[in-house]
Amino acid sequence: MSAARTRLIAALDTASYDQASQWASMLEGKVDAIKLGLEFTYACGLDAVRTLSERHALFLDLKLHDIPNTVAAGLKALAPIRPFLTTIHALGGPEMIARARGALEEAFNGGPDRPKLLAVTVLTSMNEQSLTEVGIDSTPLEEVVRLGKMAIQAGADGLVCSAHELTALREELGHKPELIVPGIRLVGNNVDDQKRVMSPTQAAEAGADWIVVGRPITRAEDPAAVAQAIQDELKTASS
Ligand SMILES: O=c1ccn([C@@H]2O[C@H](COP(=O)(O)O)[C@@H](O)[C@H]2O)c(=O)[nH]1
Repeated sequence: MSAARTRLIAALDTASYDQASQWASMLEGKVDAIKLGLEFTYACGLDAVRTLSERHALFLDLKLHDIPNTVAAGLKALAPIRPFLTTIHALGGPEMIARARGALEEAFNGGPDRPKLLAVTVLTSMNEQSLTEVGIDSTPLEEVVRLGKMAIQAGADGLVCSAHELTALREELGHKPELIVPGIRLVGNNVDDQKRVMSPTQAAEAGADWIVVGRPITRAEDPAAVAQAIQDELKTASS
Protein backbone atom coordinates (compact mmCIF):
# COMPACT_ATOMS: atom_id res chain seq x y z
CA MET A 1 0.00 0.00 0.00
CA SER A 2 1.23 3.53 -0.72
CA ALA A 3 1.86 6.08 2.06
CA ALA A 4 -0.24 9.01 0.80
CA ARG A 5 -3.23 9.11 -1.49
CA THR A 6 -2.37 9.14 -5.18
CA ARG A 7 -4.08 12.09 -6.89
CA LEU A 8 -5.66 12.26 -10.32
CA ILE A 9 -4.81 14.70 -13.11
CA ALA A 10 -6.98 14.77 -16.25
CA ALA A 11 -5.04 15.46 -19.46
CA LEU A 12 -7.29 17.71 -21.56
CA ASP A 13 -5.73 17.14 -24.97
CA THR A 14 -7.79 19.06 -27.50
CA ALA A 15 -7.40 21.96 -29.93
CA SER A 16 -10.73 23.45 -28.82
CA TYR A 17 -11.01 25.95 -25.98
CA ASP A 18 -14.72 25.23 -25.55
CA GLN A 19 -14.10 21.49 -25.31
CA ALA A 20 -11.32 21.89 -22.72
CA SER A 21 -13.38 24.32 -20.70
CA GLN A 22 -16.40 21.98 -20.79
CA TRP A 23 -14.30 19.00 -19.68
CA ALA A 24 -12.68 21.06 -16.92
CA SER A 25 -16.10 22.11 -15.60
CA MET A 26 -17.65 18.65 -15.75
CA LEU A 27 -14.59 17.15 -14.02
CA GLU A 28 -14.53 19.75 -11.23
CA GLY A 29 -14.55 17.90 -7.89
CA LYS A 30 -13.82 14.59 -9.67
CA VAL A 31 -10.16 15.23 -10.52
CA ASP A 32 -7.46 16.94 -8.45
CA ALA A 33 -6.02 18.99 -11.33
CA ILE A 34 -6.07 19.40 -15.08
CA LYS A 35 -3.17 19.12 -17.51
CA LEU A 36 -2.81 21.21 -20.66
CA GLY A 37 -0.13 20.32 -23.16
CA LEU A 38 1.20 21.02 -26.62
CA GLU A 39 -2.05 20.57 -28.57
CA PHE A 40 -4.13 22.97 -26.47
CA THR A 41 -1.35 25.53 -26.02
CA TYR A 42 -0.37 25.68 -29.70
CA ALA A 43 -3.98 25.75 -30.91
CA CYS A 44 -5.54 28.07 -28.33
CA GLY A 45 -2.60 30.15 -27.10
CA LEU A 46 -1.24 31.11 -23.71
CA ASP A 47 -4.12 33.48 -22.89
CA ALA A 48 -6.48 30.51 -23.07
CA VAL A 49 -4.13 28.51 -20.82
CA ARG A 50 -4.07 31.41 -18.36
CA THR A 51 -7.87 31.64 -18.33
CA LEU A 52 -8.25 27.96 -17.44
CA SER A 53 -5.47 28.21 -14.85
CA GLU A 54 -7.47 30.89 -13.03
CA ARG A 55 -10.28 28.37 -12.42
CA HIS A 56 -8.44 25.04 -12.04
CA ALA A 57 -5.18 23.73 -10.56
CA LEU A 58 -2.98 23.46 -13.65
CA PHE A 59 -0.18 21.15 -14.72
CA LEU A 60 1.35 22.87 -17.76
CA ASP A 61 3.08 20.10 -19.72
CA LEU A 62 5.16 21.70 -22.49
CA LYS A 63 8.21 19.42 -22.06
CA LEU A 64 10.82 22.08 -22.80
CA HIS A 65 14.05 20.76 -24.33
CA ASP A 66 16.56 23.31 -25.66
CA ILE A 67 19.82 24.95 -24.67
CA PRO A 68 19.95 26.01 -20.99
CA ASN A 69 19.54 29.74 -21.69
CA THR A 70 16.48 29.22 -23.88
CA VAL A 71 14.76 26.84 -21.46
CA ALA A 72 15.39 29.19 -18.52
CA ALA A 73 14.01 32.16 -20.48
CA GLY A 74 11.01 30.13 -21.64
CA LEU A 75 10.14 29.13 -18.07
CA LYS A 76 10.47 32.74 -16.90
CA ALA A 77 8.05 33.79 -19.64
CA LEU A 78 5.57 31.08 -18.56
CA ALA A 79 5.78 31.96 -14.85
CA PRO A 80 2.83 34.44 -14.82
CA ILE A 81 0.51 31.56 -15.74
CA ARG A 82 1.32 30.01 -12.35
CA PRO A 83 0.93 26.29 -13.06
CA PHE A 84 1.67 24.16 -9.99
CA LEU A 85 3.62 21.63 -12.10
CA THR A 86 5.59 22.10 -15.30
CA THR A 87 7.89 19.91 -17.41
CA ILE A 88 11.27 19.84 -19.12
CA HIS A 89 13.02 16.85 -20.71
CA ALA A 90 15.68 15.19 -18.53
CA LEU A 91 17.71 14.55 -21.70
CA GLY A 92 18.46 18.29 -21.82
CA GLY A 93 21.06 17.48 -19.16
CA PRO A 94 22.11 18.77 -15.74
CA GLU A 95 23.04 22.31 -16.80
CA MET A 96 19.66 22.82 -18.50
CA ILE A 97 17.81 21.42 -15.49
CA ALA A 98 19.75 23.56 -13.00
CA ARG A 99 19.11 26.71 -15.07
CA ALA A 100 15.43 25.82 -15.35
CA ARG A 101 15.14 25.44 -11.57
CA GLY A 102 17.05 28.71 -11.08
CA ALA A 103 14.71 30.55 -13.46
CA LEU A 104 11.62 29.38 -11.54
CA GLU A 105 13.19 30.29 -8.18
CA GLU A 106 14.01 33.74 -9.53
CA ALA A 107 10.57 34.30 -11.06
CA PHE A 108 8.92 33.50 -7.70
CA ASN A 109 11.57 35.22 -5.53
CA GLY A 110 12.48 31.87 -3.96
CA GLY A 111 8.93 31.60 -2.55
CA PRO A 112 7.08 28.35 -1.87
CA ASP A 113 4.37 28.91 -4.50
CA ARG A 114 6.64 28.40 -7.50
CA PRO A 115 5.70 25.66 -9.97
CA LYS A 116 7.36 22.32 -9.23
CA LEU A 117 9.83 21.38 -11.95
CA LEU A 118 9.35 17.89 -13.38
CA ALA A 119 11.87 16.13 -15.59
CA VAL A 120 10.38 13.78 -18.18
CA THR A 121 12.55 10.64 -18.18
CA VAL A 122 11.58 8.11 -20.89
CA LEU A 123 8.24 8.79 -22.56
CA THR A 124 5.60 6.19 -21.67
CA SER A 125 5.06 5.65 -25.40
CA MET A 126 8.56 4.12 -25.63
CA ASN A 127 9.68 0.56 -24.91
CA GLU A 128 13.05 -1.18 -25.19
CA GLN A 129 12.78 -1.36 -28.98
CA SER A 130 12.01 2.37 -29.27
CA LEU A 131 15.08 3.12 -27.17
CA THR A 132 17.23 0.94 -29.45
CA GLU A 133 15.84 2.86 -32.44
CA VAL A 134 17.24 6.11 -31.02
CA GLY A 135 20.59 4.53 -30.14
CA ILE A 136 20.02 3.92 -26.42
CA ASP A 137 21.20 0.50 -25.40
CA SER A 138 19.43 0.17 -22.05
CA THR A 139 16.06 -1.03 -20.85
CA PRO A 140 13.46 1.66 -20.08
CA LEU A 141 13.89 0.84 -16.38
CA GLU A 142 17.68 1.37 -16.46
CA GLU A 143 17.33 4.56 -18.49
CA VAL A 144 14.58 6.03 -16.28
CA VAL A 145 16.61 5.39 -13.11
CA ARG A 146 19.78 6.82 -14.66
CA LEU A 147 18.06 9.97 -15.97
CA GLY A 148 15.93 10.30 -12.85
CA LYS A 149 18.93 10.33 -10.47
CA MET A 150 20.73 12.88 -12.63
CA ALA A 151 17.65 15.12 -12.91
CA ILE A 152 16.89 15.17 -9.18
CA GLN A 153 20.56 15.88 -8.38
CA ALA A 154 20.50 18.75 -10.89
CA GLY A 155 17.46 20.40 -9.26
CA ALA A 156 14.25 18.84 -10.56
CA ASP A 157 11.52 18.51 -7.91
CA GLY A 158 10.11 15.39 -9.49
CA LEU A 159 9.96 13.06 -12.46
CA VAL A 160 7.55 11.89 -15.10
CA CYS A 161 7.90 8.14 -15.55
CA SER A 162 5.76 5.07 -16.07
CA ALA A 163 4.36 3.02 -13.19
CA HIS A 164 6.82 0.24 -14.06
CA GLU A 165 9.74 2.29 -12.71
CA LEU A 166 8.17 3.57 -9.48
CA THR A 167 9.54 0.93 -7.12
CA ALA A 168 13.11 1.30 -8.42
CA LEU A 169 12.91 5.11 -8.30
CA ARG A 170 11.61 5.09 -4.73
CA GLU A 171 14.46 2.74 -3.74
CA GLU A 172 17.05 5.07 -5.31
CA LEU A 173 15.55 8.45 -4.45
CA GLY A 174 13.29 7.96 -1.44
CA HIS A 175 9.90 9.59 -1.01
CA LYS A 176 10.78 13.26 -1.55
CA PRO A 177 10.67 13.57 -5.35
CA GLU A 178 7.18 13.93 -6.81
CA LEU A 179 6.56 11.01 -9.17
CA ILE A 180 3.99 11.71 -11.87
CA VAL A 181 2.72 8.80 -13.91
CA PRO A 182 0.98 8.91 -17.30
CA GLY A 183 0.39 5.76 -19.36
CA ILE A 184 -2.55 4.82 -17.18
CA ARG A 185 -5.04 2.45 -18.75
CA LEU A 186 -8.24 0.90 -17.48
CA VAL A 187 -8.95 -2.75 -18.14
CA GLY A 188 -9.62 -3.36 -21.83
CA ASN A 189 -8.66 0.05 -23.22
CA ASN A 190 -4.96 -0.04 -23.89
CA VAL A 191 -4.72 -0.20 -27.65
CA ASP A 192 -3.00 3.04 -28.61
CA ASP A 193 0.44 4.67 -28.61
CA GLN A 194 1.17 4.09 -24.90
CA LYS A 195 3.62 1.20 -24.36
CA ARG A 196 4.48 1.17 -20.64
CA VAL A 197 1.01 1.14 -19.09
CA MET A 198 -0.53 0.17 -15.78
CA SER A 199 -3.89 0.56 -14.05
CA PRO A 200 -4.68 3.28 -11.49
CA THR A 201 -4.55 0.71 -8.67
CA GLN A 202 -1.16 -0.65 -9.76
CA ALA A 203 0.29 2.87 -10.04
CA ALA A 204 -1.09 3.88 -6.64
CA GLU A 205 0.23 0.73 -4.96
CA ALA A 206 3.67 1.27 -6.51
CA GLY A 207 3.87 4.79 -5.03
CA ALA A 208 2.73 7.33 -7.65
CA ASP A 209 2.05 10.80 -6.22
CA TRP A 210 -0.07 11.71 -9.24
CA ILE A 211 -1.48 9.74 -12.13
CA VAL A 212 -2.25 11.45 -15.44
CA VAL A 213 -5.20 10.14 -17.40
CA GLY A 214 -6.24 11.54 -20.76
CA ARG A 215 -8.16 9.55 -23.36
CA PRO A 216 -9.68 6.99 -20.98
CA ILE A 217 -11.52 9.97 -19.45
CA THR A 218 -11.94 12.39 -22.35
CA ARG A 219 -13.06 9.75 -24.86
CA ALA A 220 -15.53 8.15 -22.45
CA GLU A 221 -19.25 8.60 -22.92
CA ASP A 222 -19.40 9.94 -19.38
CA PRO A 223 -16.01 11.48 -18.47
CA ALA A 224 -17.14 12.47 -14.97
CA ALA A 225 -18.25 8.91 -14.16
CA VAL A 226 -14.91 7.47 -15.33
CA ALA A 227 -13.00 10.05 -13.29
CA GLN A 228 -15.09 9.19 -10.22
CA ALA A 229 -14.48 5.46 -10.75
CA ILE A 230 -10.71 6.12 -10.93
CA GLN A 231 -10.86 8.18 -7.72
CA ASP A 232 -12.72 5.34 -6.00
CA GLU A 233 -9.99 2.93 -7.17
CA LEU A 234 -7.27 5.25 -5.85
CA LYS A 235 -8.99 5.61 -2.49
CA THR A 236 -9.25 1.82 -2.11
CA ALA A 237 -5.61 1.35 -3.14
CA SER A 238 -4.37 3.77 -0.47
CA SER A 239 -6.65 2.67 2.38
O1 LIG B 1 5.92 10.07 -20.77
C1 LIG B 1 4.89 10.75 -20.93
C2 LIG B 1 4.84 12.10 -20.68
C3 LIG B 1 3.66 12.78 -20.86
N1 LIG B 1 2.55 12.15 -21.29
C4 LIG B 1 1.30 12.94 -21.45
O2 LIG B 1 0.27 12.40 -20.60
C5 LIG B 1 -0.97 12.38 -21.29
C6 LIG B 1 -1.45 10.96 -21.38
O3 LIG B 1 -2.66 10.93 -22.12
P1 LIG B 1 -3.41 9.56 -22.48
O4 LIG B 1 -4.50 10.00 -23.40
O5 LIG B 1 -3.92 9.01 -21.16
O6 LIG B 1 -2.44 8.65 -23.14
C7 LIG B 1 -0.75 13.04 -22.64
O7 LIG B 1 -1.13 14.40 -22.52
C8 LIG B 1 0.76 12.95 -22.87
O8 LIG B 1 1.25 14.06 -23.57
C9 LIG B 1 2.59 10.83 -21.55
O9 LIG B 1 1.60 10.20 -21.96
N2 LIG B 1 3.77 10.14 -21.35
